[in-house]
Amino acid sequence: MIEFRSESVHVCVLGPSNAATKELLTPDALRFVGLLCSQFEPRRQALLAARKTRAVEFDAGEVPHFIENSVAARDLSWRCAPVPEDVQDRRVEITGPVDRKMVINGLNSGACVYMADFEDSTSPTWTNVTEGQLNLRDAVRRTISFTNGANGKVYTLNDQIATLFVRPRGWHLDEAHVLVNGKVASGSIFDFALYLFHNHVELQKNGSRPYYYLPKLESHREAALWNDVFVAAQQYLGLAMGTVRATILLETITAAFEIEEILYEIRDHSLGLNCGRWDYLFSFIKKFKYHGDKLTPDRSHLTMTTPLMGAYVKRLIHLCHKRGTFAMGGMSAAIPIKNDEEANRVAMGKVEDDKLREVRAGHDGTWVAHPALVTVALRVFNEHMRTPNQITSNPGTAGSAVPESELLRLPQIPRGQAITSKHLSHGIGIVLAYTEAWLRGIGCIPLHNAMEDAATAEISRAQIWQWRVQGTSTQDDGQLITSQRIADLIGQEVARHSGGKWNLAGRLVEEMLTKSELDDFLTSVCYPYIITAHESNGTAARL
Ligand SMILES: CC(=O)SCCNC(=O)CCNC(=O)[C@H](O)C(C)(C)COP(=O)(O)OP(=O)(O)OC[C@H]1O[C@@H](n2cnc3c(N)ncnc32)[C@H](O)[C@@H]1OP(=O)(O)O
Ligand SMILES: O=CC(=O)O
Ligand SMILES: [Mg+2]
Repeated sequence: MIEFRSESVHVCVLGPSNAATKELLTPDALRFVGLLCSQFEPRRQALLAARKTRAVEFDAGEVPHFIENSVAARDLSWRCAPVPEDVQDRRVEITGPVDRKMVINGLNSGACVYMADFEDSTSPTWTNVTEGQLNLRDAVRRTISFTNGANGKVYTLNDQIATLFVRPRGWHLDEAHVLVNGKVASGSIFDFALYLFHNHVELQKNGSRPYYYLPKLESHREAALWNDVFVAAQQYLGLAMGTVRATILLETITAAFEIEEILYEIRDHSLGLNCGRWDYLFSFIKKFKYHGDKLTPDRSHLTMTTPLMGAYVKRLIHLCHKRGTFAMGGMSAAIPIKNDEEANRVAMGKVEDDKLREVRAGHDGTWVAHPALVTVALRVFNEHMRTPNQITSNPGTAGSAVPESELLRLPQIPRGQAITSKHLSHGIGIVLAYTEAWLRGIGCIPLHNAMEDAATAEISRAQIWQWRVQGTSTQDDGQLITSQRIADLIGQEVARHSGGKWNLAGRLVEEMLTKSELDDFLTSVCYPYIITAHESNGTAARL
């Protein structure tokens, strides 16, 4: 077992050792991770508890409100930190899990940025998170290579590559394979600190910086926590203040009511905000799960042209540009459809429409999930954004007066089409397939010609739960959505598969969809099943 002990901190690595842990979990690196974890753990826990308190208020019928008279909104003089030269132009960003081939393909994809993701698209097995860090270390040094054992194809980096951003796990996720002073470490700090520790010198030598994306924040206090982690980390490593930069994913409904306050807290390290549309929808359903007037139609109706999503986009663009920083667009979940040219043409056309809407609204760049979409998105942004970004050229005035009510307004769907038996079985199929893959260590899957990850699958999970608890019937056949009906559909789907983790996934999904409480996160429920421990004889075992 790897261990680091000093007077102030004791770090104990329970995860099995592998090539990555041997290289990266050095005493100095563990000391850094341990000090940050121990310093900020009480605040992390307090903020997670605050989420729960707030959830009780929402459960009782409350809705969020803009913060009255905050310094952040009152003071018109402040701006976010100036944009560094190497990230002035972020018009197309590709995202993906941290495995070796993906990292190389993402960096070579022709996009401006590759966001290496420890969150929505990674199942945080010990192997994934530690090898992911090794892959990033090698990518930063440009020594990364990969040979595909199946076909012998060799992967190396092109001369021209995307700028690397890293998305650590959200505040709610633990790293159970590491104990700091006897307590489980924060997954966020583990991912953030290891990447920073091993790469800040090399990144700066190459004219870049440690760039991050920060997921799933629910309030400006959570942004302040990240800011303070950055300050402490920079002080410890002797880095100038503001060396670390981060784009926050604005992907919870509560955060949308605190946009300026969030930017203000992190202004010296800010690289703007991104519309994390999928988690945003998940958060909307979760926070208002008991509100009768916010029963959500199937997720296929919750598009970017709905009132709530349009209002969110407009408000975000206006406030980011007002404060001199990026307003990034979001992910269209479509991926190329192989072997059906016509269907692929239609799907790519939808992606193009989505990107066109984004650039016209004033976004400074956008996300794609697959290398084949880079050229589609680039074409749209190149044609409609002739400057590196629109921060100063487009004030997004349409978003200056978005009322609270608009952020909460669901679309009106014609009776009979909002929630159908097809939607129900399709949604169950998504949650099951995603959970099954996640339990096998795969955090993002292609399904029905779209990518499904922890954010998209959560929309289905939360809304099926909501439909059941609010006593909804499917509108095509008038049948009530009951626990028994859900269990039957799960049973039928599981029976169609053998092997893998289908039985376990079936059990966990049934529990999640039929219990009285809505679990906060699918990934937290499933995490205990992917934890491995180091036995004294050196082999890995489930904890
Ligand atoms: C809501 C959110 O949080 S969005 C952000 C999180 N989600 C993501 O990042 C999604 C990332 N996308 C993916 O993981 C993948 O595209 C999937 C799982 C959806 C589909 O993957 P695959 O089935 O492997 O796609 P496909 O077979 O078409 O891939 C073709 C090639 O592109 C590569 N590729 C596919 N997606 C990516 C990506 N996002 N980044 C880098 N390379 C990629 C594949 O590795 C493959 O490479 P190869 O030809 O050298 O073998
Ligand atoms: O992380 C992105 C999202 O849409 O969720
Ligand atoms: Mg997300």
